Amino acid sequence: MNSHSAFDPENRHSAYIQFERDEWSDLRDNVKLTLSEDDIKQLQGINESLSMQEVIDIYLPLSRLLNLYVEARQYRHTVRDKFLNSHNEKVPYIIGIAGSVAVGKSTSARILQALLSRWPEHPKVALVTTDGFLRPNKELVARNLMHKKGFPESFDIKALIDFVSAIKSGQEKVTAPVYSHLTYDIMTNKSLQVEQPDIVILEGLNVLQTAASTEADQSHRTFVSDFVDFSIFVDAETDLLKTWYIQRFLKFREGAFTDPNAYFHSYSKMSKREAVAIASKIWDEINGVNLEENIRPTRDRANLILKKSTNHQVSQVQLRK
Ligand SMILES: Nc1ncnc2c1ncn2[C@@H]1O[C@H](COP(=O)(O)OP(=O)(O)O)[C@@H](O)[C@H]1O
Ligand SMILES: CC(C)(COP(=O)(O)O)[C@@H](O)C(=O)NCCC(=O)O
Repeated sequence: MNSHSAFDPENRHSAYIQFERDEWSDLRDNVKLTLSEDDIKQLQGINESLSMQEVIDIYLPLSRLLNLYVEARQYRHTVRDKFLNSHNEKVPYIIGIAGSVAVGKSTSARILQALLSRWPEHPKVALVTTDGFLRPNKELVARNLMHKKGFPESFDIKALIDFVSAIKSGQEKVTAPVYSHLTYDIMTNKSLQVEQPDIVILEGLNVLQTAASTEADQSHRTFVSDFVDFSIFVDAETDLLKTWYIQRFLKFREGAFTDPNAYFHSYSKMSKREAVAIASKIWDEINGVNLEENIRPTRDRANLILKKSTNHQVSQVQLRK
């Protein structure tokens, strides 16, 4: 069996084992991992620009690793129950996905949801995004925080922690609010029910954050990540992130923003140049600042880091030792 170069003495001070893209993708050869026609159809439905080679090289090995972690946790619980001579209800395994706005958290989360559901041991995989715990616009306006959407103080972090702790205490049905990118606000007529799935993928900017978001929160010392079993940080160079943000904005401008109910409907009537200038300004003043101040500093708390390069291709994977 090959030992990985990351175990070389010169890498011993790093908290992570580092894999270049081809080293990581070689890991899928350890077990036969393939995609069926149906899988491919489902994955292409997630995102038309998603390359199947990317799924095969990066996300299939990752789903195998996660499957092993979930199995190990299930086994640990069996051991605990044997020791306590008790039987406890199953508790979902929580996978957290953090990273900048527009890095591809929600796309990665949906790919992993599709791939993990294929493993025979845990077919039910729920997906939750922490956007749902943003304070409604009315409240953000009252607190003068509309220009700080996505910053720690724009979230109702206590409600988010209550939500994840309810899942982890085995509660049968847990409800989360839902955010709409179309109305740019929390939906008043929709919520998400989580009913004891085997795995919950929790995706959001703030999954690994530990700072108290308001003064009132200073006293609580519980973090979302305390309830997360395995965390992933998706990273890329800032220039690329800005480009991906602008590209997504332009895609929205041609699609969702054309809906008269869209918060940014007026942007659909602007020239492409004007739209690029606005997206660039929103990035520079809000999302870029949030990345540097609040999101990237949480990267090194993750169990696994996916480093993306051009075209959303993962160039490097780091796995905590
Ligand atoms: N693996 C990928 N391949 C191609 N495009 C991607 C990939 N991941 C994300 N994207 C694109 O990048 C943009 C941001 O992705 P998204 O998942 O919405 O990010 P986030 O949830 O982090 O804000 C979207 O336009 C999406 O289509
Ligand atoms: C709602 C968000 C904070 C969530 O981020 P995402 O799910 O896109 O990663 C973000 O999309 C956002 O609206 N940021 C505020 C500035 C803006 O882009 O309009």
